[in-house]
Amino acid sequence: MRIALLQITSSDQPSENLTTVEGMIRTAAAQGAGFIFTPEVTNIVSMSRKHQVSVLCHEGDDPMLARVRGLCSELGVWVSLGSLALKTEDTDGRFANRSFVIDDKGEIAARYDKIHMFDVDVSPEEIYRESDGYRPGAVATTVPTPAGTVGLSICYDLRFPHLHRALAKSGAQILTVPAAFSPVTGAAHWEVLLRARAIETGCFVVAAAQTGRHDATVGKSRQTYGHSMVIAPWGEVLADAGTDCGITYVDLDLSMVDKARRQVPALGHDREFDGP
Ligand SMILES: O=C(O)CNC(=O)[C@H](CS)NC(=O)CCC(=O)C(=O)O
Repeated sequence: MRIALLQITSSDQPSENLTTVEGMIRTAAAQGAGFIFTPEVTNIVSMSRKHQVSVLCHEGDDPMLARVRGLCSELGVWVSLGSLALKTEDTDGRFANRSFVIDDKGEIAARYDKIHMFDVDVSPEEIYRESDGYRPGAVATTVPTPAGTVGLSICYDLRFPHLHRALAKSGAQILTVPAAFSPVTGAAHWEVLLRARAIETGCFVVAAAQTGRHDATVGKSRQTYGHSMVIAPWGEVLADAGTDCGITYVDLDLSMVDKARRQVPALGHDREFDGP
């Protein structure tokens, strides 16, 4: 199955991002992609909670979700919407950072709320408190698709290997890691962590990323690392999108999953132990 990763620089205007993503999905489908992956917070990159409150929607009336569902059925493609920032019914007013897998009939095959929140001081000038704005999820999710069984994670989840191991043990053959990584941690950790998750689990890792400078109409602007990647189950980097916006295509051969796991069957070698 040919997959496509969309690398974009989402702005703080959801309608602009919808136009961009629709055009790229149409192009990817025309180029033969059967499964198209978008980054974390495809609908908005914004550091302003006030602005987010004014432009974001609930899942039931989000224009990007509705439009992408329509495109899936029109074009006969599957889409992993890496995530959308969405309003929830929570009384504390926090958003969900929610990933969707949409099938080729436009139905929602899976949804996943990011579990691990990026509450990190990357440097004194670069401080993130994701859990101030977003409510963490608590349910890991896999879903069968024509490309293979997909296990969902988002961005900072990448740093928690037990999540990906649990997804693989429940049948995942492809791990999705849509991201909006910081440039500093991206340069130091992104590729090695993606490759480690692939090697540990014998899964393909498909990581569509936000890239570049996200100029803000409200509040502070932000930069992301880019380098959307596809990693093979043996750990090779099959594609690295660099830092430009664009579409990256890879043909996935699912037999590589079985081959890697036969060569090193560590995924089946877990043992109970006491301590430390
Ligand atoms: O804030 C939003 O609107 C959406 N969420 C994100 O972009 C999140 C929290 S700031 N980014 C990450 O998790 C980056 C992780 C990372 O860079 C690392 O693990 O090093």
